[in-house]
Amino acid sequence: PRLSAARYGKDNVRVFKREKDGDVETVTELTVCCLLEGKIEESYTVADNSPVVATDSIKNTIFIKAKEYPVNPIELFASMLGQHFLDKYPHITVANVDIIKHKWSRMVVDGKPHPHSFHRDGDEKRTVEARVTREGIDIKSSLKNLLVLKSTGSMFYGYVQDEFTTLKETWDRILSTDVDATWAWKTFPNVAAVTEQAAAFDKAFDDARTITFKTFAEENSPSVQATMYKMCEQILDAAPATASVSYALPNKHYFEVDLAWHKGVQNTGKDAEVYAPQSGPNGLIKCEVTRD
Ligand SMILES: O=c1[nH]c(=O)c2nn[nH]c2[nH]1
Repeated sequence: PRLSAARYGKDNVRVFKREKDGDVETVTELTVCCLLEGKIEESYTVADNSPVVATDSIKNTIFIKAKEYPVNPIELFASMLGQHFLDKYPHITVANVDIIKHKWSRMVVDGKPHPHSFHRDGDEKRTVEARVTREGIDIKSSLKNLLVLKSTGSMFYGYVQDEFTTLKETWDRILSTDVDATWAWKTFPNVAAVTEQAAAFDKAFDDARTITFKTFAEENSPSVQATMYKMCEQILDAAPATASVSYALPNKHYFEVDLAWHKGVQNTGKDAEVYAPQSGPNGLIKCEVTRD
């Protein structure tokens, strides 16, 4: 047998950075995973640890670089952090840096943004996966865990009808999903190129979130498939430095409940008001749209 793939490092490194601009403070909370690749096979195959940068040292480095470097946008921090390992250790050829940014929104007190108080208004995450190599930097940015629901404006009809089909066609259903949207950037030649694009990362995240909300809300959706494709097209247009956009949307079903058994109560179709939210099974619809 031979070692066909290897990467190692530290996962779940929780880092918090507090930055002061006069009286106004900003906070950033991250969870970082940093995995290294390179000439490390001897540490696996012949128990030679000489090529191993200890995962504890990787963790230490993450804290030092969070102090030295800007932590926002996370795409730039991930790139600079990854590049450090390539610059410092000639035998390391790839740094995979994945970062989750947790949401701290500035509190509004008496109608005014508070200088140093924040609240966690939702589970949605902004994430980045950066693969820093000696040939270039590939970055994927994501918006994840954004739970949305619309109480109408969603349809599903015209699908295969055969001996396996029981689903009733509908022109008016509840649609709920947990948005997982990812946009892959065109390869950056180096950190300097990422730095040049720094403003594009926040803009892309804000645009992706706005496009997702607006399309989800306004389109009378013929299916999850059709709606997510429209989102992808618009994000590609909004972020020219991206190469592709992907969505993965669970269809979190809310089933109508037939209550006619009780005194003929009408609660289906146009009379539906009480629904049964389903934990599972759920649809899962995925797509990738690439700039041609
Ligand atoms: O939007 C939908 N897409 C599908 O493919 C599907 N299948 N069942 N319900 C569905 N809803």
